[in-house]
Amino acid sequence: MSIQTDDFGSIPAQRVVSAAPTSPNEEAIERALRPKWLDEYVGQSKAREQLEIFISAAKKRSEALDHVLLFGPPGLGKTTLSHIIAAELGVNLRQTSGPVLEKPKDLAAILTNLEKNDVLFIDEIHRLSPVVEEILYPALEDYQIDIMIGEGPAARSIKLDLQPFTLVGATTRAGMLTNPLRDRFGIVARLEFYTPAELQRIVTRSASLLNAPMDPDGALEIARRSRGTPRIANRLLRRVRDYADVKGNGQISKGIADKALAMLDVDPQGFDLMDRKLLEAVVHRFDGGPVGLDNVAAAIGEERDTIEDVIEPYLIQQGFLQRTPRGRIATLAAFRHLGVAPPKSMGDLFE
Ligand SMILES: Nc1ncnc2c1ncn2[C@@H]1O[C@H](COP(=O)(O)OP(=O)(O)OP(=O)(O)O)[C@@H](O)[C@H]1O
Ligand SMILES: [Mg+2]
Repeated sequence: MSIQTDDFGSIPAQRVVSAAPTSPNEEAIERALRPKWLDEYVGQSKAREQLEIFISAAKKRSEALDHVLLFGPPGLGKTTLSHIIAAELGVNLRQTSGPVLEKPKDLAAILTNLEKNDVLFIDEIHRLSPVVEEILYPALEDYQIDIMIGEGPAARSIKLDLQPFTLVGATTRAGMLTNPLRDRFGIVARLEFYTPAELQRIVTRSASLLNAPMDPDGALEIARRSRGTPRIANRLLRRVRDYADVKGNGQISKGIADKALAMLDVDPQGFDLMDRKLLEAVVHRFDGGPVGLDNVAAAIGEERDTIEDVIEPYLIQQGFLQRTPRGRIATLAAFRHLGVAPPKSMGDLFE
């Protein structure tokens, strides 16, 4: 058989609309679909516009671009954008991540190897250890680091000059950054969920790179059900393509997309089993809330972090859930979506 099934076999165990890459195979495909230049990068017009101007200015003056902080939920294009920034600047990209940099010397080694105006990309920058963060401050401000030479009484600290460079930091949680670190970023871009029309463009581009014939309506159907997230859109595209190859003639039409997505348990709103499980828990077990995060986590058997970073942002953005100081509250839309009569008080409130 020549049909490409990716990680098709693991569907029941794995969240189809999980925003994180689900396998090394998927990461390779993602790299292939990743736009390389700013003008191929769909959506995020605010971030793109800012970067366009600041990148041209930096290039014109042959200076390093100001440090950039990218934040937003997983799969919206932070890593992609960091690669694009380096490509547009015409410099090297060095890539690492907060948890990988255990010791100050790990970061010092990377920093001292940077060439003029290079981009250093630190993913999950909110997970930098405090001692590592400490040596980053003077590096960001004055392109200098203090390192300790020798041990015991003979130990002394020396200053090393670095080449000017740009730090691009990415995080799903801007709120977890320390203030001194956040203050050192000159450019802060918040990535937003994509509209169906934007995702339709992304899926259409990906389909043509994958040589998968697709109708515009088929693309829109996949786009509408991708939780506003390009990574999910590209994944659903591959699954729908498999379905079209096996059950149809390969053409991705709206009808085929519909059927494939229903089979994958992605509902017309783009919610998957986890989303529905969360909404159902809040609605049925906690009468619509308010309910604390820990109780929700226990009820659906998910990590707090996953709920906060991955599941909730889209439900909140779509107006199905609210985060309040007293806890999570399901909105009228959530009750309607689940076909449950809202409590009377809520009806009064909303209608
Ligand atoms: N603006 C965009 N236009 C086209 N494709 C995009 C865009 N943003 C992201 N993608 C696609 O989505 C995939 C996931 O994006 P990326 O890996 O950059 O997300 P991320 O924000 O870094 O996620 P994480 O938080 O998990 O690290 C990319 O491989 C790329 O194909
Ligand atoms: Mg990333």
